[in-house]
Amino acid sequence: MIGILGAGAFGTALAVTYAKADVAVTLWGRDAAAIATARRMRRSDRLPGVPLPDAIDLTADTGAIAACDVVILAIPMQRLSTVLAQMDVRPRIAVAACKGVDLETLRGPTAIIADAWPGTTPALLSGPSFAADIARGLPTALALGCADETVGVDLQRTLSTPTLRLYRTDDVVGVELGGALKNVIAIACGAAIGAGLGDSARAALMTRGMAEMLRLAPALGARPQTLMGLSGLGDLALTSASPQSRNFALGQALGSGATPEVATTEGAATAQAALRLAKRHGIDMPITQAVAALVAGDASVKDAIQTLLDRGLTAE
Ligand SMILES: NC(=O)C1=CN([C@@H]2O[C@H](COP(=O)(O)OP(=O)(O)OC[C@H]3O[C@@H](n4cnc5c(N)ncnc54)[C@H](O)[C@@H]3O)[C@@H](O)[C@H]2O)C=CC1
Ligand SMILES: O=C(CO)COP(=O)(O)O
Repeated sequence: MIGILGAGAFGTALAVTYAKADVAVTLWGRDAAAIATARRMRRSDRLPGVPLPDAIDLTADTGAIAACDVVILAIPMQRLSTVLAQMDVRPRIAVAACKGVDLETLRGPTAIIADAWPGTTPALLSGPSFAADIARGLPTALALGCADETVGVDLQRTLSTPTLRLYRTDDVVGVELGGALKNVIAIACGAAIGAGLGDSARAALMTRGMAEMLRLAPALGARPQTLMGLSGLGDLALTSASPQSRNFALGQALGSGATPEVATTEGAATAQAALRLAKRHGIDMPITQAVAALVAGDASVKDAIQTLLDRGLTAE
């Protein structure tokens, strides 16, 4: 049985896809009242317009999750360590679906899982996939990172469905950083579009942003080709060009001077975390630096763009 911790947009979407594929799934949310309503109405306000199949066991009881062999963690990255510390469950396998770098420890989700739940095998799911697309049964492909090959092969089979196709890799750090860093670049791309700088500027930010990802991630142990896969380039292509992305939408609001909506925007904290990692490793990440300053309110989009354009000319 698959357990999903976190009944937000992504956790709910995954629960829908597994239920439709006849896989037994338990979806846990911390808000007991919201879960009771969702159970009764077979609807979730986190995923409007998507009926919740009866086969999803909706619960606010952690005991139901304790019975699950595989638990997917679909909660915001900056909450992960707290949630793991609070949860009295120790599944055999925990699969993080969160995209980001923990601001306090500068570590990714699998290291946080390994620390909090030492007997559990950590894995990671990441790639281009809007929750709404997965829930509607549209075709999606994701990277599954797992350092243990035997567990990885088994998980790939368990977590793939007829519409959700998983590609396996043991490069966990690469999958983590691809998913985390693309959100930072998506904010930059959104800001460029919001400020009316045009699609050419956006394409330049995407490409030079990818160059930053390819400098930092290998310094932290990732394989460059992983960054060119679903969790890096694939997800960057999706989120840096779609207002459906909350990170892109945050950038767009900042760029146009609008008030950003309150939403899970992982790239904001990850920009700060990535910048600290870049400094530690002596790596130049000017776009990440601009995004960190922008979200912290330390620079306007105009200043950020000017700083990027004023840099000395360099080789590609
Ligand atoms: N929405 C999407 O299309 C996708 C999201 N993701 C990733 O999945 C993760 C979760 O995102 P969403 O589900 O979209 O966000 P969301 O904002 O829709 O839901 C987050 C959920 O986490 C729960 N949560 C927050 N703090 C908690 C705590 N301390 N204890 C227990 N539960 C807590 C909230 O109650 C909420 O149900 C993020 O890292 C995101 O990057 C990955 C792929 C696609
Ligand atoms: O990661 C995502 C799609 O792959 C979702 O993007 P946002 O978190 O920016 O909405």
